[in-house]
Amino acid sequence: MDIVGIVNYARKIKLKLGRVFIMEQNKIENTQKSREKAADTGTGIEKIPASELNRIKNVIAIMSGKGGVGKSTITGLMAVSLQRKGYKVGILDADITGPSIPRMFGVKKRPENIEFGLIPPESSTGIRIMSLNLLLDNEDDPVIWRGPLIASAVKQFWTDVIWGDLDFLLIDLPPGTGDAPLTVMQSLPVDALVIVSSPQDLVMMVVKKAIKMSRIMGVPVLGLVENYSYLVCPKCGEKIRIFGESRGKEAAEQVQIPYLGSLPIDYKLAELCDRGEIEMYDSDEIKRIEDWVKDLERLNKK
Ligand SMILES: Nc1ncnc2c1ncn2[C@@H]1O[C@H](COP(=O)(O)OP(=O)(O)OP(=O)(O)O)[C@@H](O)[C@H]1O
Repeated sequence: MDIVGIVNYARKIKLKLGRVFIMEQNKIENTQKSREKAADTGTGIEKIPASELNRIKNVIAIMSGKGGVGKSTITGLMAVSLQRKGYKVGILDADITGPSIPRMFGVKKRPENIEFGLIPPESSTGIRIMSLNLLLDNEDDPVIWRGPLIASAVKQFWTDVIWGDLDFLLIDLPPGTGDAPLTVMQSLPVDALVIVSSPQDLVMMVVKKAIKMSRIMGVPVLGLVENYSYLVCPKCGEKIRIFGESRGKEAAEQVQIPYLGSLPIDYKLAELCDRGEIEMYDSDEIKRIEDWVKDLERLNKK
């Protein structure tokens, strides 16, 4: 072996030693965090530690009682807002059978498979995204899986994905209180839930179900967001309440959770989502989302 070979070999060993050391450190921290979380929740259910290569400060899951209320859009907007404020953000798309996050961000690249796990692709502004859709040959291939397989995919997105250092990992849950939300709340160290509803929902019943589930699982609720609250008439600026009067604030008060705010129906937002350009969305509404983010920041104690 010549000198270059020796130097390279030494470099490799050093790198490997450094990496092993960091991994060991993270493993201890992640296991500790999982145990503390189990103790905090009082459920005694120990959470699965993240991959040793990950340091994730806050895990926020976004939930809705009913499909189509805009939960994925709200997840996307929250990620955009946090990223704009300088945080490192990732989105775990746990909506296994109806994933829409990659399309909204225009991300098509497959995750890179390396020795230690999967590296998630990044959006144009650097949001790390992991979704089952990115692993399919065609984005319109259906995923026809039963509950246990879905639960196992969600867990692997936590254990086998190299998220690296993140301030916030946002988890887009499928609607309802089925297998995937249960797996996430039971197995992942979720710090808080955001519940999304819309005015036409049977708001109280649906919100109460989601809150009851979170209480049973010992996961705190950050607050309620109402989507599709109104439409601003482009001619006169009047707020038209297409789905009836907003009931989000009242519902949140009744179940004693914070009301984070409302979002209007905005065709520009829908267009950008369809084009994979949600990161270009900029309007008064995004400022309101920054206020919700302030609430999230209260959780960012580390
Ligand atoms: N405030 C809004 N203004 C305009 N369009 C919106 C708004 N919120 C969501 N949409 C659009 O409504 C559709 C459904 O939204 P989204 O996929 O976020 O719902 P979801 O609750 O996550 O659905 P699912 O139940 O399938 O998970 C999308 O096309 C999205 O672009």
